[in-house]
Amino acid sequence: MTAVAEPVPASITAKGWGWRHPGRTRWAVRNIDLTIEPGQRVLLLGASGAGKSTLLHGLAGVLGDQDEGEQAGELTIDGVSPADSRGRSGLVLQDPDSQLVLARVGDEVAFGAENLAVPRNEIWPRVRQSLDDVGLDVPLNSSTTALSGGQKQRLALAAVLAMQPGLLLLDEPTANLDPAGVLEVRDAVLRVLNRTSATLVVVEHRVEIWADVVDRVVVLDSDGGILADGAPATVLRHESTRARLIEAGVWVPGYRPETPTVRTGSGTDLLQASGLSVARTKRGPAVLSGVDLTLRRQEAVSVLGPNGAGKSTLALTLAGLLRPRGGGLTALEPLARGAGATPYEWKSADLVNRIGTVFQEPEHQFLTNTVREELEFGPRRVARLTEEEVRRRIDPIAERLRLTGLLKANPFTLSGGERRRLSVATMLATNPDILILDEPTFGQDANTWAELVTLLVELIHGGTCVVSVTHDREYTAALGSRIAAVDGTSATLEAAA
Ligand SMILES: Nc1ncnc2c1ncn2[C@@H]1O[C@H](COP(=O)(O)OP(=O)(O)OP(=O)(O)O)[C@@H](O)[C@H]1O
Ligand SMILES: Nc1ncnc2c1ncn2[C@@H]1O[C@H](COP(=O)(O)OP(=O)(O)OP(=O)(O)O)[C@@H](O)[C@H]1O
Repeated sequence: MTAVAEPVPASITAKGWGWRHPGRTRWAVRNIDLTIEPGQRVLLLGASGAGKSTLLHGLAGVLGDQDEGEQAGELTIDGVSPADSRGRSGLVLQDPDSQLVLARVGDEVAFGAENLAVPRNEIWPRVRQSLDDVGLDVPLNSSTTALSGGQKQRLALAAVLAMQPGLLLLDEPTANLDPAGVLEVRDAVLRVLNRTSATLVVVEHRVEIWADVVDRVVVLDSDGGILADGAPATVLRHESTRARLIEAGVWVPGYRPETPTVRTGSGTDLLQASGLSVARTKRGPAVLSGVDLTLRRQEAVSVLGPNGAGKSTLALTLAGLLRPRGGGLTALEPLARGAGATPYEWKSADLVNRIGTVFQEPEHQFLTNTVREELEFGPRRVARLTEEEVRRRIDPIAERLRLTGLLKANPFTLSGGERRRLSVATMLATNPDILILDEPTFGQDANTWAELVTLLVELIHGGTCVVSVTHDREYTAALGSRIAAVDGTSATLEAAA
């Protein structure tokens, strides 16, 4: 069994380090020279696909052997290879779903500490403290699979905090959280760091969350090497570096990318919810009831609200994927087109070009082995297009969402941001009347964010109704969205953002 991990801060050294994933000609990250002192708090930035997660995985010692990829240079933690110092670091993955392994919340948090042979009488107090720190207030015997996305993110963090690692590695730990949750979780991390003095490397696109509480910002260059490195004020506010960071897509505080002005119309009604109640499971409780909402052509609706309030459940019901618990959900004629008035009863072939959905976890949706096939799947299904027509439809979408260089890649090997863009791109390629997106801007850098918003504005102008579950207020405003505010009992419509 591994020895108990003492909460002693770890140091990091990289010398000309790089990693190339199997099956890729391009290095995910390379030419990294970096020394991080024990106890330093570092914010790691860079464009989507620049190699941030790869570096974190390298530090956590989970990249695998040479046959699982190619390494250049050297990477060490306290002078030892990361694989030999695994108990020293704790990694919270970008996608919390892939991190959670046990059925019950309490066991999940205890698991890592148990593996590190923490004495039994210490484990449960640590479990409670960690859950308390991250603000996850559910019974210890709750089912891990019945948590909402944001709740899972808190749980994954609590499980790592309970291990009291000397090096805390966080990959976009607040990306699924509501605004209050973002600060709560950040402060939880800080409390733990203050207690343990652990070293921190955190990856996050939304710079302002961490800029004031880290000692140092390191920006990876997509072409290899480090674009900028220094104190936050120097790196983020200095004119010369600012311009380079903006060009690289970093969300520099105070800078917002430009997107076209949206003209939402008072378009034709497509789908009408009246007194709708929604539930996640057949027998479980209704999550929301009394929802009145009409979706129309040429407009955007954003579903906002705290974690666990029922946003995804409402979205999946509107999408025809969950059976309404009660009340009415009626597809009107311009949408139904002979398929009947009840989306839940439609065949998937009817759904595909009427209501397209992008799930919160895009990988649950991938069906094929390459990015190209994934993009071609919908258009081929909807209409009998020739090879040439399919290509003409998907090539510009791939180009604009920066997927062109990845057309041959396996969807499951993409970076978090790339995966999300692919799942949105597949729906854009099918061009449904209603497009339902769960957290579409999650994990995007400023350039890919702006490209995504621009594409959606064009779709709205073309008549599509875009419904988004989101915590991203700028996105909501950029699409001129009407707001459906969800609070755990019902949804209330507010005026456009
Ligand atoms: N398991 C893998 N196999 C093959 N290629 C991979 C794998 N994981 C990542 N890559 C590729 O390596 C590059 C860097 O990915 P990485 O996840 O490190 O980027 P990132 O900076 O964290 O991006 P994001 O901000 O989008 O999460 C990407 O082009 C990605 O497609
Ligand atoms: N598969 C499931 N089985 C049972 N209950 C679930 C399931 N998924 C979610 N729930 C519960 O349903 C409620 C609503 O969850 P939902 O995912 O709709 O919330 P949300 O507002 O989208 O949250 P988030 O912002 O965290 O993604 C939560 O209380 C959650 O615990």
